[in-house]
Amino acid sequence: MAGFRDSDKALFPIKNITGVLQLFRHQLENAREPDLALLSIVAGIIESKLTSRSAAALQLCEPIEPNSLPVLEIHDVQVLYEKFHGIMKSNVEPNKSNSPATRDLVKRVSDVIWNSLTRSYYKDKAHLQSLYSYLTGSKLDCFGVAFAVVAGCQALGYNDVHLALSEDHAWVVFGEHGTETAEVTWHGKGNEDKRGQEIGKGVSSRSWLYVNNKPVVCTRNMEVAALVSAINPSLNATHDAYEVSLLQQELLWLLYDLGHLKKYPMAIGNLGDLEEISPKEGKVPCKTLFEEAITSARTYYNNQHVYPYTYQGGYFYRNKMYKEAFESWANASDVIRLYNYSRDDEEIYKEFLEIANELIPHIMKVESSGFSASSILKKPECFANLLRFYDGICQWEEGSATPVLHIGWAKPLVNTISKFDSDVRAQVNIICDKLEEEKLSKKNGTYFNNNNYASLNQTNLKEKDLTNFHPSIEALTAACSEKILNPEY
Ligand SMILES: CC1(C)CN=C(N2CCN(c3ncnc4sc(CCF)cc34)CC2)S1
Repeated sequence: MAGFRDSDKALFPIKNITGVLQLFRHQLENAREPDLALLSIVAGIIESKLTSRSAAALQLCEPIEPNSLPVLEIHDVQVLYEKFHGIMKSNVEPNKSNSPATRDLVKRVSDVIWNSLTRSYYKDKAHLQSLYSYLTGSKLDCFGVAFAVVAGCQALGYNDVHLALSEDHAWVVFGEHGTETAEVTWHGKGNEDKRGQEIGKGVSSRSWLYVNNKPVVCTRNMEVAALVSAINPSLNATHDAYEVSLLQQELLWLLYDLGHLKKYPMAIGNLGDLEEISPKEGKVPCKTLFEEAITSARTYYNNQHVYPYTYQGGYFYRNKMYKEAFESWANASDVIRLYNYSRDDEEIYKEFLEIANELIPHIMKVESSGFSASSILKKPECFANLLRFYDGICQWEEGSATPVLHIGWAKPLVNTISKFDSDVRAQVNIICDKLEEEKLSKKNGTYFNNNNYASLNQTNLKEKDLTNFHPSIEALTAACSEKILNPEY
């Protein structure tokens, strides 16, 4: 059993980030599993004290002494900890026989959390992810509900219930072999929640939302990594509370050094983003972290996750490494092409839309102002990766009930492709080789033959001649060459 032990209590009062690190380290390194309720309450109190309106005002007029935190007294934590255990134990039978959880039990715990939430509130607000928010404000966001259910099950002695994470949703696994799944929270806006049901076997299982059934299935230590990743340092739309950001970075390094981020690509990516802003002495550089996140997704999740490539692409873009950014985004597109687009996939749709219609056009603008020989407009591999990027989005649309592309995509796309001269475009040759069935089979073993689209294998990208491409790309490249041949076109 986890629990608020005397050795934890001895660490209080906590006055600074080092004190918080000691509490987390103590919880993570001791034989028994870390107490999710305790750590979520502590992280939530600190985040609330340092990002509340009063803290914002204070920060702006007299920055608090660096590395200091408002003093965290044990009483503040204990009251909330007992309250959470009280809510759980007065509504649900604790696990006296140490048996695996049942679907009814998981649904029951989800109902206790669900029915105790404020009737209506703005669900996307910041700082609604922790048990502190739940216990003091009766508000939780979508992730927060799932986390609270897992923490509640731990408090009741059901140690088989664990958090399962996709790139935009959370649910739980449970049972003797940890193979049972259950929805415990809502997703998106205006969708009926599916709480209690097992995770999609139907069409939804081919949507990005469920990552082709390759979710991050957390251990207790990885659930701590999830709560640390969910720490939100934002003071307002433009500023972060420096101490909260530093605490999150230090906690992620603690988890990284203990090996608990190995199978958690998004947490490694979050650490990479923080490191890019303020690199920590003696640690691997953020560029390496983004590469490690990709390796983790390729190793443990059959390369079915998109975000590791968009973490890396975003880094290259911010650092004006545009050729590299195109390759990362093309790799992201190679992941999404295997999915069917469904209305639950808005978040990743917005991600690709921003890359295609904001980031790439910005790059083309800044690149076409200069005429240096090193310009990406002279590099065939850049053109090739852009085509691979667009082709992946086209293929994502294929076979999906919901369309992806619309006229808003076409103009930036044609503008981008036509920035490459024909002599550069001519150097990009793509042969449509036999599509490996297991890699590209999109639906129950059938796969599209060469007449529907070309799948580009990154390695042989350069020495192939251009044959048939996804019809819309082919039409667009033809339109571009038409445009270039007849300028008045
Ligand atoms: C490249 C990016 C746009 C930058 N930040 C990104 N994210 C920020 C952090 N995110 C996350 N970070 C750690 N764990 C999780 S679990 C989850 C699904 C809801 F439960 C999201 C998420 C989501 C993705 S993707």
